[in-house]
Amino acid sequence: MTTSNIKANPLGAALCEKKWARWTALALLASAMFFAYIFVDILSPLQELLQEQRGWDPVAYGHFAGSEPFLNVFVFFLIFAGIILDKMGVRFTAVLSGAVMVAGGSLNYYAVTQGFQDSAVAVFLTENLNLPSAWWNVTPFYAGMPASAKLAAIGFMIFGCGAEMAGITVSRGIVKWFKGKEMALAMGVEMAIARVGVAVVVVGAPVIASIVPVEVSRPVAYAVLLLIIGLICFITYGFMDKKLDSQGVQEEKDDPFRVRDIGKILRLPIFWLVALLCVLYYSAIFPFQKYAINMLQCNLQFSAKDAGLVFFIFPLGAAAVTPFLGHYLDKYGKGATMLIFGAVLMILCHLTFAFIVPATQSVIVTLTAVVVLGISFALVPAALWPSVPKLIDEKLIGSAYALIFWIQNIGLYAFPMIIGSVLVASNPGVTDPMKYNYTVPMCVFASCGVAALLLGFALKALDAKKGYGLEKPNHVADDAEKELIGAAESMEE
Ligand SMILES: C[C@H](NC(=O)[C@@H](N)CCCCN)C(=O)O
Repeated sequence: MTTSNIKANPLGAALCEKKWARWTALALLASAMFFAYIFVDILSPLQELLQEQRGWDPVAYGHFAGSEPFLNVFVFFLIFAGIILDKMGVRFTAVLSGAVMVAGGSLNYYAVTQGFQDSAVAVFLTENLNLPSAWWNVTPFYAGMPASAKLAAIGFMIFGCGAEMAGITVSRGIVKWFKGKEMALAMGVEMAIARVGVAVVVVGAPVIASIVPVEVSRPVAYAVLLLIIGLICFITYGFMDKKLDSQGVQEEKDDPFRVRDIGKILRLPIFWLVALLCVLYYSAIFPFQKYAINMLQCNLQFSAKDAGLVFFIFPLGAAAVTPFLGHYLDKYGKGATMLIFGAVLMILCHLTFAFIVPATQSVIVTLTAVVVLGISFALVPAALWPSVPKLIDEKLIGSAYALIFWIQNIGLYAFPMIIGSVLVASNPGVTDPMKYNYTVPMCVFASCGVAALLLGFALKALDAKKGYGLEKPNHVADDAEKELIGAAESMEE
């Protein structure tokens, strides 16, 4: 994500001035992200089937689920992705990220097929990558991990590089086409479409897997197909982007990512408040998504299909509300308050899943908590991402986003594994995937919410002291910017 400006087109109305053209560009970019988010969670509703057909216990599943950010975090791929984006621009990076997602996704698919189970690669992986469960072993691999989970993790970490690269590229693409127009709305719509991807998965994956003969790899095959369509969307977008460049509307490339920028940003207390709030909040959302279906199955004794139907409302609710909250933030502000409110709602929901749902087994209570969690997941992202430019010097904003994403990825990496291990430790002797008690893992998620809430209060206090304008509407900044542009233009005249 950047705030790069667009140079004016001296040759008349550029493509981005035409509403249909910029919304078509958004549709192409958002479609590719939609397919990426589908792939991210394609195996989440199939935990039970993975255990039955491929022998993945919660620890294996947790290590697989946590592998996606591994290269981004430990090989600093996200930082490299930022540099590639800065140097090569949106068009190239979009196609590259699409291709990386297809490559990683295909490997992940092969790993969960029946064909892989009987292959020489499976024998090789069973004998290798058996790393001890020691503190220094930060990889997703451990002794006794099923070979299919090891290869799936390798594929998923390659996919993760493409997905995060696509994330920052799409944001920059939106800036390129929408700066000075409906940019906040466009970002809200893009995020909303991504959430619909998750909704499609939780309902669609169990249905596709359960077509006779029941097969866990089938939904993954469909998801890879969608990734290929996503790559085609990125390539098609490339033609529009090239046309825009040829009209003289080129991205003003950000200052490239510089190591000394890291020092400047890391010295800012406000950066740490935002980054830690982000990692804590998202660690209790994305990793939760990976366990939510199984948690609902265990608590309500539902099939994966029925649990998917209940959980479906979570991303769908978030999708419905996010653009409106983005618009609200633009118009009325209250960014810090929205973050606090979002954290409170998340704590309440996770505590409900921890204690009230298992005790009552009430579908109504569960549905209510799922809806409220969806509202929380609209409040925090809608307030968080547009607030960053208010806190960080504009010249450092690209680097700041890359660093926030990187810190966030540490949590997204660690939490699925932590939760998998906590689940096993709090359910000694349980091997039936329908019999897990999720109270302790849900309390872990709730405590992330409590920490995020405290950071939200600290952020609001620091904002009041230093006047970053977190509670102010975005259009105030836009108007000020317009005034500055107007003044600069009259000076030029
Ligand atoms: C915009 C934001 N996206 C992210 O935070 C990504 N870094 C995480 C994507 C997780 C799946 N790989 C969001 O979706 O709110």
